[in-house]
Amino acid sequence: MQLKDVKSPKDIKGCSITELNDLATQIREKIITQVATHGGHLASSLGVVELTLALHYVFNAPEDILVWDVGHQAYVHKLLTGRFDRFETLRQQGGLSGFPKRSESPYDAFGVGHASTSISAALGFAVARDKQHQHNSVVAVIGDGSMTGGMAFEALNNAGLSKQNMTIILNDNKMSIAPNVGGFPKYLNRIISDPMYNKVRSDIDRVMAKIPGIIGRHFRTLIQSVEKAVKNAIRPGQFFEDLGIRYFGPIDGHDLGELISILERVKSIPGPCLIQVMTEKGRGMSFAETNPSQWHASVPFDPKSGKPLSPKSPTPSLTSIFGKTILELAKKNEKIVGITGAMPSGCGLDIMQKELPDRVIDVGIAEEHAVTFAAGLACGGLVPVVAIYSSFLQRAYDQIIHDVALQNLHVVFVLDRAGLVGADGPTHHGSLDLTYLRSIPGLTIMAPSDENELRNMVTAAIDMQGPVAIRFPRGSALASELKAEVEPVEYGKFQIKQQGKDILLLGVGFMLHELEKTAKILAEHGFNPTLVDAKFVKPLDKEGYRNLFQSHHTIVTLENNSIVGGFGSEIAELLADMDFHDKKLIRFGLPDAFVEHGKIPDLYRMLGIDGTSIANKLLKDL
Ligand SMILES: Cc1ncc(C[n+]2csc(CCOP(=O)(O)OP(=O)(O)O)c2C)c(N)n1
Ligand SMILES: CC(=O)[C@@H](O)[C@H](O)COP(=O)(O)O
Ligand SMILES: [Mg+2]
Repeated sequence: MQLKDVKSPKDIKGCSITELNDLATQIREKIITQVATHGGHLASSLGVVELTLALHYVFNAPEDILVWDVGHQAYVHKLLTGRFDRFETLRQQGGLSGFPKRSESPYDAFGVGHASTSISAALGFAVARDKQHQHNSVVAVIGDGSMTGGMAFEALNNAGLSKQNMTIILNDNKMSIAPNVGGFPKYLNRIISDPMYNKVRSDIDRVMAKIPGIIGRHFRTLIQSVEKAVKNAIRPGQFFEDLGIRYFGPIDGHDLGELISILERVKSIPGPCLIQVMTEKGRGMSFAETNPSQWHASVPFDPKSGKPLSPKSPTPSLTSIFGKTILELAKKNEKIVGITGAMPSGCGLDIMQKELPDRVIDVGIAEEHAVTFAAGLACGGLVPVVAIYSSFLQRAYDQIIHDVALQNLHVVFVLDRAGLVGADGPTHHGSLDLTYLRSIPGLTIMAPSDENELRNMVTAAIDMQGPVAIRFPRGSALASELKAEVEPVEYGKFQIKQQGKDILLLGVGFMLHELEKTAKILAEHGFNPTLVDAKFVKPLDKEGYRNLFQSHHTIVTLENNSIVGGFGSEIAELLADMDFHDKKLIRFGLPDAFVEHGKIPDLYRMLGIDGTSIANKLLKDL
């Protein structure tokens, strides 16, 4: 069977194991070619090819519900559910999403992008099914990394008690993006590698085989119950069993025969069941098998050599500027501790981790815990620096408020990927952090407009008091070299970049550079704009802003954050509070809508927030 002829999962139902294995090869080739051409997540999908085939072979989606955790491993699922023809549009503007998405396909039962949600959502599906007397199956597929998230445990706790029929596939490849961390992954590993377990079980089988057939019925029943009790006592997955979830496994996740047979068996077992499926991240591509972390996601590459197709950016990433800065600071101040939620390289703390391994703590995919843990560290006298992507920090909102800000603890939050992130799309755009942080009393919020400011702000934040957040976008530095010296940051102060008198252009963070273009175009049309780098979103230098408002008739704000409740709103509040009712305020930012995936400059143009579009709008309006 040809992969291109698979229009729906029904088309694979009659396949033999040999044909399914042949499809597995075609799927791997298709995914590798796609990611080599356009970039995307790679190693996780390569690891679940057989598992996904087996799931679609045994279950009848979309009536049966498949819920993927994170969804970065769902490329195989997309290929088998009628999206082969559009697969080449993956992660490009207007094309398929890189994650399951309800609006994209009826086979995408639940939208994802963030980790550890699948068991909760699947349990919801199961309860809704039972309340409506339906009989479909519900399956959650969760990785070992995502199982380190608190929500997954909350859901297991609930599922074990509620006794709903559902299957949880624990896709265990011993990897998060980096190697998985913590006691629970160790426990899972013990299940599969404990020689004691395997030895005792085979010893029992050997002894049982030797018992002569002529012994009495009662004696045989007695021996059999002792055998059961002993086997149960050393049963793997006892943790799940104790919660009320039947455990099966470990299963070889690349053996289609074994996978299909266990799924068929478990499908008819009542109550919640969990199958631990062992897979290899990156399976079928040698580079990815050897280095699954590096190939978790990839830029376009040459499939033969594994080398990136386009040259590396000539300037360092902002992430690495943060990473190097915090390493230098940590060397001088032994109280500094870095905290990451399973993303040491994504957030730049890997740089510090290499030199000061004891000073960086990877807590797993556990952003809520990361923040409260940092609060504890701060109470204990350390200076925690919590580096988390803007969109992942959303789930730790109450922890920031209740555990950190309310107690005025000195925790430094470093929010990478603030603003639009590009191909990952709406689940990952950091479009709300100014909105959700700005209302928290006592929190300082800074946004650097270049890499030097980023270094200055991280340095200054260590010596500030109370909670501090620094947000910056996904991207590279403007220049290849940093300035020689770190410069002080004047607390709460903006910086005038260009003094004018009619139009006041207020830019937050790297968006300042779009306003630079706007200022140039406006000047060409006879205006005399003032350009300001806001630097601080909280607190604001109110008197400084009053002076600026007084000398300009039009005020323009630009931010890489939702227009709702962000910096522009803050300026509107200030104008109202100061009774500047005669000023024209025009706010630019992300719309009050979820922005789809695409290249960042294209998205800016589409949203009218690039420098030229802003200038054109202003020229029309003024
Ligand atoms: C809340 C949240 N934090 C962090 C991430 C970033 N992230 C995406 S995939 C991943 C690793 C997931 O590991 P696992 O579930 O084992 O899947 P695998 O990649 O091994 O297939 C991480 C940390 C995320 N998507 N959501
Ligand atoms: C699936 C996921 O959440 C991560 O892999 C994320 O896509 C990483 O994004 P960056 O490429 O911006 O690090
Ligand atoms: Mg994993």
